[in-house]
Amino acid sequence: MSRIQLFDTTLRDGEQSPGVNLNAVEKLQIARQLERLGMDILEVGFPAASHGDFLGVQQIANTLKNCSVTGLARAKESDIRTAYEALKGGIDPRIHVFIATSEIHLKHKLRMSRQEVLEAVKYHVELCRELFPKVQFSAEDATRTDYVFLAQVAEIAIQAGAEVINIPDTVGYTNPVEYGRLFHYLRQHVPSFEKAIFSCHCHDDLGMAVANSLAAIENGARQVEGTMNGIGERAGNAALEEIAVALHIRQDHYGTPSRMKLNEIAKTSTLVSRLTGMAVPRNKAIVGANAFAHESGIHQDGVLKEVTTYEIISPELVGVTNNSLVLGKHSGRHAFINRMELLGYELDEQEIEKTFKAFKSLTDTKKEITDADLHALVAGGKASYNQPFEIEHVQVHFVSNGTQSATVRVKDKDGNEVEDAATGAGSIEAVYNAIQRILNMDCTLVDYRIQSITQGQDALAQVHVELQLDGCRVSGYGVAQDVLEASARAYVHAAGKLKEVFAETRS
Ligand SMILES: CC(=O)SCCNC(=O)CCNC(=O)[C@H](O)C(C)(C)COP(=O)(O)OP(=O)(O)OC[C@H]1O[C@@H](n2cnc3c(N)ncnc32)[C@H](O)[C@@H]1OP(=O)(O)O
Ligand SMILES: CC(C)C(=O)C(=O)O
Ligand SMILES: [Mg+2]
Repeated sequence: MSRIQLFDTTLRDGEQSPGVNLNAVEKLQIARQLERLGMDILEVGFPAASHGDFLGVQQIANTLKNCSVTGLARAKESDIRTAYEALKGGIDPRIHVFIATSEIHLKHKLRMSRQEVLEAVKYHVELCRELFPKVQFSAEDATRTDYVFLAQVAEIAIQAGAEVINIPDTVGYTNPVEYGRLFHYLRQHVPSFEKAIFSCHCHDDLGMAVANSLAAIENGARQVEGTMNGIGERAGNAALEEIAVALHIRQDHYGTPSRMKLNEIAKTSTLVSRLTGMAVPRNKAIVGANAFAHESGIHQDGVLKEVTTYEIISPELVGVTNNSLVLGKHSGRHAFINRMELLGYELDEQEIEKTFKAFKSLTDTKKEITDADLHALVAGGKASYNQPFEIEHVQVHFVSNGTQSATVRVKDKDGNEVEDAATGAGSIEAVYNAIQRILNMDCTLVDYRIQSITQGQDALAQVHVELQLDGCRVSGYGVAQDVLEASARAYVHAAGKLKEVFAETRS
């Protein structure tokens, strides 16, 4: 049986999650890891959406060498030409062009007749084919589309040169039996079905995205689309790591392997969660903190006697290591580098130095450093490389039921330090007011999220903020053992990005 193609849209549909806003450096960092994970195709943005998205897509397309990079475009000439400019430098450029096909979308959104949609599909897919060696066409809202019309659209798109036909469940409306039947129907009613790869793309509004995707695979889909950790518009997309592990564990049933390097999953999941600020629920399949934890006595007894009694997936399979070498205060560089290598990181000298320093300072206050802490240090460290500003010092004076005050010292890239103090209704507000005074920026805090990385009193805190200034919205990320310090780091990270955006606009 042929291998299923993995189409990852973490950096396009995933980035459409409310509150997620990645800059070009973060997108490239995630894209590189997704490539390492073994994705076949990465959809990394919508080049016509903004200049920033265009540059992000272009940079990734020009950098990655082991997977195909694609970008989304409407059935609109200018979107397609813009996507071409962004993607043309890639090793295997492809375009993903779409138009809605359901009556609801035709009548209320596009205000087009079926005939007009058919003509638009033919015209735009042919245009795409002139520019790109590979064309993917999507019939948006396919699962609420009349089957006969959908088959007609798919046939026209294939005749016009599309190699991949995607049948998205855009609003997460379908169920496994129905979605499976839809693929079965298309197989019988699209004359050129075998000439194309049919793809599934599911959303999780009714909690069935992964089940629906697997049903499509059982009924002829040869490409599956989704995101890491299932992030995405509204309730999210199908979680690709869940699908890949299901295909592996239940090979007996599906018989369709994927190229995903399963032992890279934990690291990828952590990176995506840290940089997007989308926390992974503890009970989430495969990548949740509790996915391999056994709490009850009967289960623990069973696992101690024979692990397969209650464990169908071994943690090692998905890159959750179970190391006997404990890292702590007395560990040296060798043990640290060894663990980093075991976790699959390829860090350069500068990264090792910086992460090792952060690790050592963490050991002053935290007894045992877990793999989750190390993932966070690397993600946090990478977020801070080449950052225009860094927090040097934070001091807070707390008064119960009173005004709080904070003194903060910030260092810029050239080593210049500036210190200032401010007050606020709460400690974090006081810290943020002090940073605003130092950077002379009057930005608005539009989102603040805090999460503990591991359990226990000495767990690392990770803070994710979003700042807005003159219509520009950016996110920032900070990790520290202390909540106030993590909050300050996240704020200067975001504020630094804003400074860069405005410096670029002025130049
Ligand atoms: C299911 C999905 O995930 S689809 C992808 C969703 N992602 C995004 O929308 C993120 C990027 N989007 C954007 O930045 C903006 O929406 C842009 C740049 C694409 C367009 O912005 P604007 O020109 O201001 O249009 P706006 O977003 O308000 O409306 C969309 C327009 O595109 C039309 N449209 C929507 N889908 C398509 C399509 N596939 N093909 C052709 N036209 C389309 C709509 O009918 C509407 O047209 P109208 O202005 O004639 O009424
Ligand atoms: C653009 C398409 C493929 C999409 O994301 C959807 O329909 O959900
Ligand atoms: Mg989608």
